[in-house]
Amino acid sequence: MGITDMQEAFYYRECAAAHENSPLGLHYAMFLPTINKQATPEQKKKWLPLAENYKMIGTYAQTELGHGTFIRGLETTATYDPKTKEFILDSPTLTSKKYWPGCLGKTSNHCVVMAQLYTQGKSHGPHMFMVQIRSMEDHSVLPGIEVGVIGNKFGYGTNDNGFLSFDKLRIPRENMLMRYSQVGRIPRENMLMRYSQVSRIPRENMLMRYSQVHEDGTYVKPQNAKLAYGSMVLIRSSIVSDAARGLAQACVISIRYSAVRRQTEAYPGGEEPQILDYQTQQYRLFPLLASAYSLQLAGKYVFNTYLEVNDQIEKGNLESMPELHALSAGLKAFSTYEASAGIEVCRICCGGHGYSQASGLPKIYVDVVPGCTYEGENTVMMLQTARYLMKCYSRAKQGQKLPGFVQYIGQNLNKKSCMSEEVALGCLVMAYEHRAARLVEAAAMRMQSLIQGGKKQHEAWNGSSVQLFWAAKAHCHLFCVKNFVDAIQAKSLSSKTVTVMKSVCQLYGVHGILENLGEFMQDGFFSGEQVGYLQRKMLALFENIRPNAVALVDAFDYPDMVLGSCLGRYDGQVYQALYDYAKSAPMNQTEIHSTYYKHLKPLINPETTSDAMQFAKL
Ligand SMILES: CCCCCCCCCC/C=C\CCCCCC(=O)SCCNC(=O)CCNC(=O)[C@H](O)C(C)(C)COP(=O)(O)OP(=O)(O)OC[C@H]1O[C@@H](n2cnc3c(N)ncnc32)[C@H](O)[C@@H]1OP(=O)(O)O
Ligand SMILES: Cc1cc2nc3c(=O)[nH]c(=O)nc-3n(C[C@H](O)[C@H](O)[C@H](O)COP(=O)(O)OP(=O)(O)OC[C@H]3O[C@@H](n4cnc5c(N)ncnc54)[C@H](O)[C@@H]3O)c2cc1C
Repeated sequence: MGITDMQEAFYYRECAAAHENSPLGLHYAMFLPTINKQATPEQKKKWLPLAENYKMIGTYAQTELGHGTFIRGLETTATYDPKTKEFILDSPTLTSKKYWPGCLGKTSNHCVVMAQLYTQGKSHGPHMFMVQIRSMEDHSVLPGIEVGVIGNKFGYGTNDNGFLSFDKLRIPRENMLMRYSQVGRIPRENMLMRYSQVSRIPRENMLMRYSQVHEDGTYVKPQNAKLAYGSMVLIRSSIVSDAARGLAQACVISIRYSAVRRQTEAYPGGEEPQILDYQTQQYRLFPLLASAYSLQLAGKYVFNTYLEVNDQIEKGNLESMPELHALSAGLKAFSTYEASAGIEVCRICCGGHGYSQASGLPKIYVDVVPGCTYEGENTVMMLQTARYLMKCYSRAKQGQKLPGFVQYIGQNLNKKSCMSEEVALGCLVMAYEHRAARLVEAAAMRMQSLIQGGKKQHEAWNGSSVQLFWAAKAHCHLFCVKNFVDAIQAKSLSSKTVTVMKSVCQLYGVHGILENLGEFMQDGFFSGEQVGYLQRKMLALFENIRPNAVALVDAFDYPDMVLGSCLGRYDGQVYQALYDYAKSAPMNQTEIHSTYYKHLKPLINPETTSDAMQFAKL
């Protein structure tokens, strides 16, 4: 295709086969990026041409039967043998078998494997290794390897998610993925000096950047062990836009359909209105439309932040790693929760036809919803963000200045909302900042009181984790609202566009408060009167958005081919499309289905069962 930007390439492929989940998905999404980000220049020179030309087809094999979340608990081992200068990969237990990696069962002939590194009798934690699992000549499985598919799943039918285990498989030392550090592009000899405190070994064997294993098995620890988690941060930063895309497409389908569908006479003898004119339909769909816009903006922000921080990491500056991890982990969880729930509401808003594959909605749902699990289970990711917020809170209490998006933490909470009938965007942001700051403080206070009451750190953490989850969720929600408001206020949009988009942004903020009212009212921040302003504003915004609703989904510009929906067609010819879809169903290619003779006929006409038996023998 010649497209170099990996997100663009992903969306180009998505246009060709929307939500089909390609059997090469992991090759593009994780195998290639892992080589690019975690391999040495020599390893890249050796592997990238093969991988980019589909000689090597790979996946990212980390999760095991017994562990997915707890990476440090993974059981696959990679033990260094200094005599042969090889790593011995082994799956010592049933639960150590790799399980779930996409494109693993039948497609890939290589994978990058996360395994516990052992050298000189010591464990050094999870590291990445390049492993060939099938012959590049005839695709046969190589000795010492067991690999296969894990069977049917909730969705992802076109992806051969698989299992994989090793029986003391030997791989060359050069197959441990470690990229040279590029601290300011120091000259090679200095680079060696920077890390090699034991002996100088030929650069091509030098395993640098994050860590290295010398020929004699000496291990040099990395600048930060979490650098090995880099590929996950990349995908988390990308999933936000992917979740936004799924929700936006579901909004296109359900709102276009709601403009075509007419149902129930509005008054005796009156005509049946478009269902989009029902306030309840607007109440369910318009906030999701607003959320789709908000998540698209958030996705752009977090991916650009990933690119910036990753550029710094490449230069050896790891300062912003914790903030990127907290942002990408939290937004990945927040966006996939919102999008999955929203796509399901869009489906339900389409009535019976929403339940048909012809609507395109089930396919979008089963493609987006696993995003709540893969690349870091959502609750675990929210708690990682909460961990960062707790650190920020204690820094704020020590009077330290906080970076970027967490400056609201530790603010004075003895204030009331400025909300008026107008519902200014600034008052909305202030409300979300207050809610998040209050929940962060409440979680910190809870932790503190448990520790003061004698609980150990990990007991206090677990005993506060619900409040920690609430705080992280409120932090992500604030991010999305403020990012949306900043975009509206910064954008040099035409006045008409600003007016329309301001209503969409206001609805996103107002609806979010009304759906989480307890968290906003618990400390009296809002008065009952102010809640009334918000409720009236929400209903007024529905009326305001209604005339532009179809234009707002058209603006996402998804072609019919990508939507794959009889309900969301640009031309609105829904019923003809549904009828044509039904007529084309395989079961309609014969008037009487073959199962009639074997199963129905003996019931309906038992006297002619012999005919059925004859047919059954066919
Ligand atoms: C083509 C690309 C673009 C196109 C768009 C693509 C869209 C996507 C479409 C779908 C694509 C692919 C299909 C699906 C692919 C799915 C693939 C997978 O699922 S791969 C497997 C994913 N697995 C996970 O994510 C595991 C989750 N678990 C973890 O990350 C870790 O176990 C943990 C973070 C939960 C805990 O790690 P641990 O080592 O135990 O750390 P501690 O808790 O002890 O300490 C935390 C400490 O470390 C810092 N930390 C943790 N992780 C990171 C990180 N990644 N980066 C930086 N820092 C990190 C954390 O901040 C803490 O720091 P402290 O200072 O100590 O607080
Ligand atoms: C469609 C799909 C594709 C995938 N593709 C890949 C792939 O290509 N490569 C790969 O390596 N993996 C892949 N995975 C696996 C995926 O990364 C894991 O399923 C995911 O990391 C979650 O781990 P787990 O399944 O062990 O769940 P668990 O960690 O067992 O989670 C189960 C429950 O326990 C809770 N829990 C776990 N730990 C904690 C904690 N510390 N605190 C609070 N609650 C906790 C979770 O919140 C969750 O509710 C894929 C999974 C799916 C569904």
